[in-house]
Amino acid sequence: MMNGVVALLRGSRWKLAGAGLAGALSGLGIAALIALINSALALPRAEQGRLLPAFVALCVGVFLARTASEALLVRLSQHLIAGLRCQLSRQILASPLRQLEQHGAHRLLAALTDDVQKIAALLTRLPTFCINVAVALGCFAYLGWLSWPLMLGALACIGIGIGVFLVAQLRAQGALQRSRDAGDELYKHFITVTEGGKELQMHRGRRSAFLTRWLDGAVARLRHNFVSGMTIYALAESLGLLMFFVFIGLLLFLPPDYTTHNPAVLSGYALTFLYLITPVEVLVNLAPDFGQFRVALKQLATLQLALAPGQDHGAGRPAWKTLQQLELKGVTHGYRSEHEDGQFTLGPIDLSLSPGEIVFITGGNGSGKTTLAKLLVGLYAPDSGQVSVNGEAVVGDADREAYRQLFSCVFADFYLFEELLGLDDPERAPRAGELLKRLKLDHKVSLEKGRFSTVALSQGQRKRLALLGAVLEDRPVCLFDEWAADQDPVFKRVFYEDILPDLKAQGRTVVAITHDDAYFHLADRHVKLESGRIVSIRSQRQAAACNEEPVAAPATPGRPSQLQVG
Ligand SMILES: Nc1ncnc2c1ncn2[C@@H]1O[C@H](COP(=O)(O)OP(=O)(O)OP(=O)(O)O)[C@@H](O)[C@H]1O
Repeated sequence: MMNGVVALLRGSRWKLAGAGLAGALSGLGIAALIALINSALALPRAEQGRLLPAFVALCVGVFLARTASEALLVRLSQHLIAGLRCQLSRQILASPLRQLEQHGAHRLLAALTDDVQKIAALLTRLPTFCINVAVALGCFAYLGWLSWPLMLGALACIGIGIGVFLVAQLRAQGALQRSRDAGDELYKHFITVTEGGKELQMHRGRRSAFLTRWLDGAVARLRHNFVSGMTIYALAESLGLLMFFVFIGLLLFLPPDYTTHNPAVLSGYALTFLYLITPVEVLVNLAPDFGQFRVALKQLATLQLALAPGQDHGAGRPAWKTLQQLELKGVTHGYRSEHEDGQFTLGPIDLSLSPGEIVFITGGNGSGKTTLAKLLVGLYAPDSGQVSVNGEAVVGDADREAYRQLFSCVFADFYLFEELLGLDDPERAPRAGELLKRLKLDHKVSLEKGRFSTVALSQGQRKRLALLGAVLEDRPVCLFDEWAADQDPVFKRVFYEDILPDLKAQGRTVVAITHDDAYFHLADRHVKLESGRIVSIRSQRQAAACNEEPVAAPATPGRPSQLQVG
């Protein structure tokens, strides 16, 4: 992610250089103004007037440089924030699904909101940072010009302040990290509040236990660690600033032999140091923001997101235009877990699909149907074995991205878009209207410029809209995961006896995960899974020949079960 921030900064290097130059000019201008004021104070009243033109020129110069620098830097920082938000969303979508599932929605949400905000908070303060650094540098240049031995003393005092600050920062950083970890947990509970609302409202005891044990606990941990971190920062900031007054005190109260006999130098130092307190305070106040920025960057790095398209400099593989054959050979996929009962391995699976066939996948709960579906459509990468299309192996993420374009899917936990996103070419509109009629939704929903008039429908109706999108995609393979589970008996029949044969007649391959045994006879092949392995295959031809018994697959452990196109 740091690379992403650097790349975004690199893209705006001219704006950054311009803003930095303007900021430096304004800082130097302010230091020059202080020097001029100090010189004017040392002059007799009658002679002060000759410094007026320089004073006015410096005031105008500082005004112009400061405004230009602020304006450029605000533009730059907003550009960075927008870039970061877009880039992170793209990176999440480019990352393997399994990795995202492992992180969990709460961590991704925390990254997109909290972490981007923390990074943005520091970036938006870039203008303040640059201007105040320039002012401080300008002031130190003037102090060095007044007396360099005194400036070394000043730097020593400030160095002690910075040292104390850095030591304290290490402890503060640890507390901020713990607070951020509690933030992840809190987001998980927020998701429970929104998604488990019904269950929590229905049971007072559950709600109370959830609120007091889970939510309040995470909130308290976050608050406690954040307050600890910020208190350490506050202490360190105050100590750092104290060193300024220690130096002014030494300057004022040490005998002149140890400081200076020159009153102009003394007043110049006192004046500059008093002026310096504000920019230094501003810089020191940025430290907590910087601490949170580092924690946020670290947090984003732990997500190990893929590079967004365009960032990876790799040429994406073009999508396959047609499908002659799709083949899985000895493919496995395992879910690993620290707990024994969390382990599950699908496969090895051998399976080939041809155009224009209907394949049903059946099996008990947890037998691996959805896992097989995700492997088949390229959402999961195989741990071993090979997937190939038309004899060409699908290797690596770029291939898999092209491979996924072969499939239209409606998953059991589908997401319904309010718009036919990516399907908005005009020739699809009349077909979409016909499909709405066929899916018996035309009295409820209309389509205006590719947008559904409503998606506030029953679950079964929402699934029909998802099906409409999948059919319109016109891709070679359609995968439906328990699509008919929410449909009434009449529409179940429409789905199995009307829609699926229609897709087959168009030459599309249909893979349907189903428990509807009344319709099993409509499949060209019926694949049965048990504990992650294919235990039987039945093609229509074989079923007709044997009439009853399924054909047992050679599913001995360690040897893949075979499934040929029937
Ligand atoms: N996200 C996950 N993380 C870890 N393990 C998982 C995950 N999803 C599934 N599993 C494991 O994989 C096994 C198979 O799950 P899968 O969802 O493929 O089954 P299924 O046959 O589709 O079940 P159902 O009929 O209930 O939908 C489960 O028993 C579980 O142990």
